[in-house]
Amino acid sequence: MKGPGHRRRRPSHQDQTANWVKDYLSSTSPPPQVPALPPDAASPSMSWPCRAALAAFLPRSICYLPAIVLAPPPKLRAARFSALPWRGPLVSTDLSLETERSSVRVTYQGSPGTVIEAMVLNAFPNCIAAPQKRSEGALETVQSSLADKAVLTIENSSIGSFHQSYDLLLSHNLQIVQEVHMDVELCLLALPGVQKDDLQTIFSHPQDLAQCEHSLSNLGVSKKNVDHGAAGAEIISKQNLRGAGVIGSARAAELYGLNILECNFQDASPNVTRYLVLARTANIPKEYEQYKTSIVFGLEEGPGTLHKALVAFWKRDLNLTKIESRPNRGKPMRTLGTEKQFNYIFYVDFEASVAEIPAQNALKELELFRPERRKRHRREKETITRISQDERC
Ligand SMILES: O=C(O)C(=O)C[C@]1(C(=O)O)C=C[C@@H](O)C=C1
Repeated sequence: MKGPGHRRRRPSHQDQTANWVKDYLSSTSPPPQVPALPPDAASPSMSWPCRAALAAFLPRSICYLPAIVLAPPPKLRAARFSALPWRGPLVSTDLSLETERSSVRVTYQGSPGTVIEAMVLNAFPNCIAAPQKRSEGALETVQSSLADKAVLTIENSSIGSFHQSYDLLLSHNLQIVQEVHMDVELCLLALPGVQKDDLQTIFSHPQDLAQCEHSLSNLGVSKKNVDHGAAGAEIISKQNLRGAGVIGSARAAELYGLNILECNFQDASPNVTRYLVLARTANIPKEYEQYKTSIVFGLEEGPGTLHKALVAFWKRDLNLTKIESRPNRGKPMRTLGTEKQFNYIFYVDFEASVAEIPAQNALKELELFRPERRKRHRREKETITRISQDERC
């Protein structure tokens, strides 16, 4: 999804000026002119029409900017956007992101022995881990200031997007501040003495089961969804289920007294899961670092509207890394003539900070920066809430 002449780092106006100073000092010739600012390469203005808070940038992580409730412009209906600095994906052996106070409280859907717990403890080695039964609970805990960060599982290299997490991103007023990639090794676990041939049912998180689809069909077993692998391990252990196995981490086997029947049981390797870290506030990354930005918008009906939206990035050489479409839950259907059609919102990630003028201009082209429209959007949301409450009465 790279535009023409894709660049990883474009020299900023400051860089150009620095070069000019260097050239001037090392030569006897008259100074050249400071390069003029092209419209899409100007120094960033920090007068943001958004609720962004400046904070320390965490190196070697991927950080999103504050999620902002945005406007529904005439052609492009925006919900909110966020941005993240991109320093390359992290792997499980390279996860130390902890640069804040050591008692940072990190919450996630999980329990001891889950894969996500391993990711959290690697990424935030000194954190207070606060597992929750559901991701919604984790987000609410951060929203209400009972925790500092929530972790959401967003995508896996084998099975794709975690749609529920995409939907959750819009349900809370939190900012995506980091992204972590972890190569996940899933194991087949069972009670001591149980062989593969004894297994009739396998418990796990639906996404873990999906990552082992092929291996499981070879075993000829039925699948049972539970909250996560560790929950399955606990059930098997407590209920002494000798006909059941679980897909989970080696740590879950250790915690619940199970044997590892097979390591690397997932169908594909590497099997990388992408996690997002959310907080109440986030940084505006500096310009021209390798950041990522995520936006989400809806489109009016018409030929080529998605194309036009994406061209705004292509024109500015902003590399798109991900597009995801989800049902527009506020208005899942729309009428076109006499026909009812599905109505979508689009999540787009691109490699740039919103502190960069090209990114700002691309977003302006999408008509995202209009405070009066933001207000209108909020009112619309309130109306929808009221209607559904009335309907329940
Ligand atoms: O089953 C577990 O242990 C989990 O933590 C579930 C979990 C996750 O990280 O959310 C684990 C890895 C998969 O890629 C998807 C789901």
